[in-house]
Amino acid sequence: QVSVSGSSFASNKFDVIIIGGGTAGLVLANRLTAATGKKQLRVGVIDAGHFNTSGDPLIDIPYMPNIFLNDPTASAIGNPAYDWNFVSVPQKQLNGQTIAYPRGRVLGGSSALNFMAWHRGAREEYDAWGTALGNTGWSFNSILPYFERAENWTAPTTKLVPDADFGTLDDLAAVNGEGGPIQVRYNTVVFDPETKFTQACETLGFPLNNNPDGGNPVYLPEWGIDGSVDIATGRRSYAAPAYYNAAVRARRNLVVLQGAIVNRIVFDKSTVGSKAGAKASGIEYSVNGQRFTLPVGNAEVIVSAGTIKSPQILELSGIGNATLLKEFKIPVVVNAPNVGENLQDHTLTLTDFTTKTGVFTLDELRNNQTYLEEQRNLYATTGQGAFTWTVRTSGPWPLQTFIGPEEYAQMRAQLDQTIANMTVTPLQKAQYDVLRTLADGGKTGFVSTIVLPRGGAASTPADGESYVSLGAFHLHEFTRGTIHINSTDPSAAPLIDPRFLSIPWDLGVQVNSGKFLRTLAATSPASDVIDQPVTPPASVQSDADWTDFVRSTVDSISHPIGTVPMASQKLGGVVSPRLQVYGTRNLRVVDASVIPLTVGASIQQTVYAIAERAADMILQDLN
Ligand SMILES: Cc1cc2nc3c(=O)[nH]c(=O)nc-3n(C[C@H](O)[C@H](O)[C@H](O)COP(=O)(O)OP(=O)(O)OC[C@H]3O[C@@H](n4cnc5c(N)ncnc54)[C@H](O)[C@@H]3O)c2cc1C
Repeated sequence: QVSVSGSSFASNKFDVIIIGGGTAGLVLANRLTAATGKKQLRVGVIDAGHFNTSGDPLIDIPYMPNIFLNDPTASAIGNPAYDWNFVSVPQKQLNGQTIAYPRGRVLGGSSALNFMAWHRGAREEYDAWGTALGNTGWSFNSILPYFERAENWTAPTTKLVPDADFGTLDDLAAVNGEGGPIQVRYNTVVFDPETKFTQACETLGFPLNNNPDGGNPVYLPEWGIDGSVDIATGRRSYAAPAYYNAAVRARRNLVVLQGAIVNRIVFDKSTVGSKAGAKASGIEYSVNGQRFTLPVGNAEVIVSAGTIKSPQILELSGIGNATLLKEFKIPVVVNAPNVGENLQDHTLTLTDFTTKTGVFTLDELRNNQTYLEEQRNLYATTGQGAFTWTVRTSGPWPLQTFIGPEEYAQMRAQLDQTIANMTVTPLQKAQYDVLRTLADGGKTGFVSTIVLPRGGAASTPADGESYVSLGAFHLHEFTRGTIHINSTDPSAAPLIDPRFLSIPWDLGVQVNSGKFLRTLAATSPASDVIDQPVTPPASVQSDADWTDFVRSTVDSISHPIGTVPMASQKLGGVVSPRLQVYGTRNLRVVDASVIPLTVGASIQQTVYAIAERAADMILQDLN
């Protein structure tokens, strides 16, 4: 059932109520309504956004819909009809700049807005969730079947490196899935800089990785990374059309309410503090300013509103730090001090270089009308070509590959001292022990590089010029940020304070990785295509220059996680390994906010896998 009103939705009796029909929320909606257990579950989903079932060019066209549509303003990101448009509080350690946090406000959530990079972290990163953070049963091996369940993987048909051996695809194929809802493929267009930078990795003495999806993603992958794009249509593949397709929309046991904001979860007062846990008894939501309450009855409630909104909904409902809740006169249901704490992200430094004359890049779409028309026509008729491009040349590097032993030792000593002088929570302590061990081991990626065969990432591209933009994202920051309510008004954005680079180690990693981008660009054969650095200019050389540049330009790559951490209660976890909110009896959180310690990869694949696994757990528990 698709079209329901706020009042008719409130008259339903559900077995499961999902708050947020985003990336994770729609996976749950699909799997829970498909399953035939003892009884068929009735599921209700509430989302603030909408879904155009016949498609939407702003979401569907993978690369630069504005150029394709010849409309400079055509973008889902930054557009309030698609994007919550969150912004951080001013960051004093970053010269007062704010950080933009786009988040999908449509069915499919942020999977409708993201850059479609599709990859996984390292085995040891997922294993740490179980071994160090008290999440029994969570490991790379236990999540691997769920990575596979979410995807329908198409093997690469183009080589990034001309002498790549196609025989090695067997290993990669063995850990990728067939028949899942998300269509995943590799670009069919290859630009020269993508090949040259991949080869530069070999020149530096590091092997190309022929199976980054098997638990060891370090260095650049031979085939590049894949992207969540449907190879048959050339359209983005994301949670809404994939998990909420026509067949799912026709299910009578699934009701989705669109355009509704959940204000809070109401609890049965008599159950608060009880041994069995507090019982969610109602969901209060608004549609066009009109309030409704959906009685929960015996249903299970699942919050899937994402890293920014899930902690806000919990706090408004009385689950959070009791001191903060009392400040806002919110009755305390569960004192959970880590709600809204533990914010982690991947920080990003971007640089631009001009290319040598004759190097062919995506900038041709701006500079060459004939190429643009040809590609527009190709995409419109076949769903192929430059408008399907997604990031392909990307991979994580251990710190020791670009920080010398002496500097590394100094940075580590300073890090130990910083931590010794901080008040760290038990959760942080456990995380910091993991991160220091992984960093010192020298086998886990701590910085990912990305190669964009086009300009405009760090500066405004000049007409007629062609560029390569290189980015470095810091995968394992020690800094922890926060997201908390600043008002009891559910429509007010929470205060987002990522505190990027507050810990000197994080600044050091980001500075060194920026410098490493220059090294990569100067390494043969990448140096064959690169002309001059533009941003930062060649005059930026010293550590002090780089520090200034990094501080004034550092950004988020939009991978915030961790604000409702899954961890043991002893460590201060908010949800259990079965994703149940401690101290409650019928409430779970399933989305990126539960990831307790981030992984060294873009995170959508991990979010899909967590939700796939959560669906299995919920079915086991309810049947
Ligand atoms: C610009 C951008 C680029 C990214 N690029 C990549 C990439 O290339 N590769 C990658 O792996 N990851 C990428 N990511 C990250 C990835 O997309 C997200 O981590 C993931 O989609 C988060 O899923 P989620 O289920 O936690 O939240 P979301 O998908 O954001 O879902 C939350 C849902 O809850 C709804 N909601 C929230 N609050 C309420 C409320 N009060 N009432 C009703 N509904 C509510 C929202 O409307 C939304 O639909 C990117 C993200 C962004 C924003």
